[in-house]
Amino acid sequence: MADILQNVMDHAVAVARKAGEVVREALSDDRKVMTKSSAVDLVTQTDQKVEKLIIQSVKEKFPQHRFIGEESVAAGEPSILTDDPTWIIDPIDGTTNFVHAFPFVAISIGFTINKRVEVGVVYSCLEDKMFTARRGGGAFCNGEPLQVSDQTDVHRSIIATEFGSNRDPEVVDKIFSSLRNILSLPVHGVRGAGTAAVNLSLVASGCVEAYYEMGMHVWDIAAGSLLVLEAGGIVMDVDGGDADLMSRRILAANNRSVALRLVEQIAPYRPDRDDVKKISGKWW
Ligand SMILES: O=P(O)(O)O[C@H]1[C@H](O)[C@@H](O)[C@H](O)[C@@H](O)[C@@H]1O
Ligand SMILES: [Mg+2]
Ligand SMILES: [Mg+2]
Repeated sequence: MADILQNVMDHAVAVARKAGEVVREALSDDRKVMTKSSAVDLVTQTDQKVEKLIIQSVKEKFPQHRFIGEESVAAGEPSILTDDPTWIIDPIDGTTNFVHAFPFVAISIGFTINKRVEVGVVYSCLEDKMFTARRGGGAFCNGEPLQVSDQTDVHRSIIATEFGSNRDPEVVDKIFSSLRNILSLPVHGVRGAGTAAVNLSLVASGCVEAYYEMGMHVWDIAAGSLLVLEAGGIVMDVDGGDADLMSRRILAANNRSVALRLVEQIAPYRPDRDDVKKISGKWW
């Protein structure tokens, strides 16, 4: 098992670096923008090209492994996590940033066995930061070990979150209600990098104390959640319950005391799960 995981890690890092080159080059081209679940859920040909590149390269090396890839799911592939070795891929996390050349864009690759993330790679390709984690083996950025912040007081914390791409009025109300509660605690600040994977790497690096979001997907958080755990942090549901990769809800924090103060402030809602088939033949 150990050797397999090292091979997986090495391959994930190599292919993420290659994907990052493609993304950086595409920044100077015209970016044709299409939409998916809403008018603000963006996708480009580069997202699709990079996902194909990653899956093709992994298939050659690990023909038995399964995939859950953001753009494959958008094209109708199922989004079901099984016990089999599975690569969970977000080819461009931060597509809106990419479209606007806002400088935080990541390639996120998580690898699960028995539904548990064993390897996580987040390549923040415009910063050239390669974040890596193996379960039980620590978290690293460009080879340097990561450690979450030791702050226990939420009032002295920075909290990261995102607005997502769901503009239903009830969802927007919940987002603002959580924000108002958290800002009024008060906290030192609220931030959002525009990519879940980078937000999680910021928690792992100790630059922000916590990140929470509802509505993102498994490919946004699979790799980054392992970075946080391996840097000494915790990952849970926004209501304080157990984390569930497919629930589309996450609260990742440096420690339990900060996390539980946030649980009290977050107005939760339940997006449709990633593994629930809503419309026959379509996995949304
Ligand atoms: O750029 P994406 O891969 O689509 O991921 C985004 C997601 O779409 C958005 O809803 C979240 O708020 C962001 O945190 C994701 O990273
Ligand atoms: Mg994403
Ligand atoms: Mg994406």
